[in-house]
Amino acid sequence: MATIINCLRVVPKVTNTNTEPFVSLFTKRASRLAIVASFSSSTMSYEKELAAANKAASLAARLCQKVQKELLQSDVQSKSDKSPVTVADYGSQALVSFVLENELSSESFSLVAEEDSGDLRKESGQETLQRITKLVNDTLLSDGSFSVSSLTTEDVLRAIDRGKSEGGSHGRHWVLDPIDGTKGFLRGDQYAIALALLDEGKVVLGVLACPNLPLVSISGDSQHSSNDEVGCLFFAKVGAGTYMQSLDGSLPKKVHVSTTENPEEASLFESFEAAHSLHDLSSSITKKLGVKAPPVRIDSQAKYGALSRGDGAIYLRFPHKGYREKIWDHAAGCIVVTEAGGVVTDAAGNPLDFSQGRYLDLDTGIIVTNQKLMPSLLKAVRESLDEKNSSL
Ligand SMILES: Nc1ncnc2c1ncn2[C@@H]1O[C@H](COP(=O)(O)O)[C@@H](OP(=O)(O)O)[C@H]1O
Ligand SMILES: [Mg+2]
Ligand SMILES: [Mg+2]
Ligand SMILES: [Mg+2]
Repeated sequence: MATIINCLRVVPKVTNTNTEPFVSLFTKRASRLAIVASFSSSTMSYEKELAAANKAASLAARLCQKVQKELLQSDVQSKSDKSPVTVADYGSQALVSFVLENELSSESFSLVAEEDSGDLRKESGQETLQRITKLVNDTLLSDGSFSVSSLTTEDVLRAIDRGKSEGGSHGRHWVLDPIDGTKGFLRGDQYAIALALLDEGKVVLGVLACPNLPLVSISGDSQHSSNDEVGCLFFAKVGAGTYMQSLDGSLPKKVHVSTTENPEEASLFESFEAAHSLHDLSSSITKKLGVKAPPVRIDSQAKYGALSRGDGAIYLRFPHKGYREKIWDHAAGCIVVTEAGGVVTDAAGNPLDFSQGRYLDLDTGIIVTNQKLMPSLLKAVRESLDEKNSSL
């Protein structure tokens, strides 16, 4: 902002005594500066929020990496919907909630997050709660920038339960998936810490920490080995593009989705878990489109991250009938891809609406690709869905 104010003080040097060109020159210059100022103010806002989000997600990634390396059987529980949750899911949520509130100290802090402390408040959850509290404190201590000496178990429960907000279309709401792809995390595969900020119902920033994602491309035809360096941090801010850096803190690099318009060159990302997405349906869609490569199946929003840097060109997600998508499974990924030049819609081609509370209200599935492939992809989706429905 300081540079802009200084610029506005510069008076144009005009030697001509005729005032008209002076006025028009000045007006032109002033309006140009006004455009710069308004662009800069829209892209410069959320700067502090983005820095806090990057710090929170990176610290949470550190906690998750530690747990994944030495996972104990007692670290894993089953939730009431039978899905898995681990000490790392809870620890990551407590840590992100604590760091955001600590860094931003605004009076209205709202967080929509996946986990809650219900099971940890039971007698049977006490040992797990102690372990989570130690993990959170050890991670905060390893960072060294927090003045608190240590969090109590009660502080940890409170931080987790900050995530109970219902979100909505007014004001600001943070959206967190503390570990997206818990099943991948348990297998030792891909997972992500996904954090986004909604402002008046729109996603304005998003961060994806992907501790196991190689820094180099994971596209089907690229050479990679188990020695590849892993750990990526993607971040995007509305109007400012998407960047990737290593979780160890390399310089951020701007990334862009694949620009291919040839489906034969495009490859597909989809869920590793067949229970999360209909693999047969995406295979029928990509066949219609003319995609040659076999699908790349990986867990979590690491798919959005990989797509944002052009590793593949398409992500399809068609859950089984009756499943309702949650906003934390897509908010961060969605802005990471759109700011990198991609498009994210439902099966009817509508943009995703994050303003309706904790769930996404959408038509059938989620489709992600670049601007050029979207029309033919949507056509293939429509045809395949019609065929599927008429065979029922
Ligand atoms: N039956 C189902 N259909 C679609 N998605 C499901 C599902 N059951 C769970 N999920 C969601 O799929 C997410 C993982 O996505 P992916 O398959 O791309 O790795 C899970 O996130 P969590 O691991 O955070 O619970 C969960 O929210
Ligand atoms: Mg889960
Ligand atoms: Mg998830
Ligand atoms: Mg999760």
